[in-house]
Amino acid sequence: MRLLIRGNSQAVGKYIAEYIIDRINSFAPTASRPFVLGLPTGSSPLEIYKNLVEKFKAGDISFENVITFNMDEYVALPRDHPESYHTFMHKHFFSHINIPLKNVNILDGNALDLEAECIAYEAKIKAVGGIDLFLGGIGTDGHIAFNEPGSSLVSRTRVKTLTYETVVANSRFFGGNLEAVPKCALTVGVATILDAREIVIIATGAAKALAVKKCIEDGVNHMWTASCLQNHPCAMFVVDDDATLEMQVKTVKVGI
Ligand SMILES: N[C@@H]1[C@@H](O)[C@H](O)[C@@H](COP(=O)(O)O)O[C@@H]1O
Repeated sequence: MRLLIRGNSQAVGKYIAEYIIDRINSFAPTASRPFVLGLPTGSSPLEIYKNLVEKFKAGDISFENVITFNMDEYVALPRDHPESYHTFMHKHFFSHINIPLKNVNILDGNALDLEAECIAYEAKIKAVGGIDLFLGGIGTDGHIAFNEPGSSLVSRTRVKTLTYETVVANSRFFGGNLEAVPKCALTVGVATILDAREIVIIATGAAKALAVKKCIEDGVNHMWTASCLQNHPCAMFVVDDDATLEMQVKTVKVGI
């Protein structure tokens, strides 16, 4: 697993956006051989989406032959709610680029049969040949997607109850009102993420420092689910200086 450290969140966003563009362009996707990209929501990827949109507008990248799968979605939040992940993705990314809507996949948290929805999502990922690059954020408790502490490391797409810590963290998007935050979500599993050919995780800010330390310096652990990346052949954390605050200086500092 690689660890890349940049000075601040803007530099992290720029680096990852350029990395994704490079990956897509060198893959040279076509309609019959699309590039499959896994995507997160949250505040961490905002800078990346901003950079990707700018690069699209500058003509540096096309998303015409890119298929996306989002990591997660709240259960029972109306699709057009301002805080649904459907709304987030269209507002910050999809409505500004040339991705065909048929290529966009986001779990339906209002499906009548949630379990069937999750099974179908896994099948759809498999049908397009798997995910080439899964981009993810990380929770303050080390969760990846909505794989909360204690999630099985072989988990697949499923319904997940959110922990109190996640509900509190996400209440900032709901006017600080804990009651308004959905308590359940649909999420890809840890194993779904590990199936991707490549994984890139963003972690910025001091609030993520403990999670970064636990997931990189400690062992693989179901209580810090992003630690699963240690078992992946092509995984990378891209973090800013603040996110390294809990790490061992003597191993983080690069030799002269
Ligand atoms: N399900 C999402 C995760 O995918 C995301 O990584 C995490 C961190 O979000 P942020 O980037 O806003 O800190 O929040 C939510 O729980």
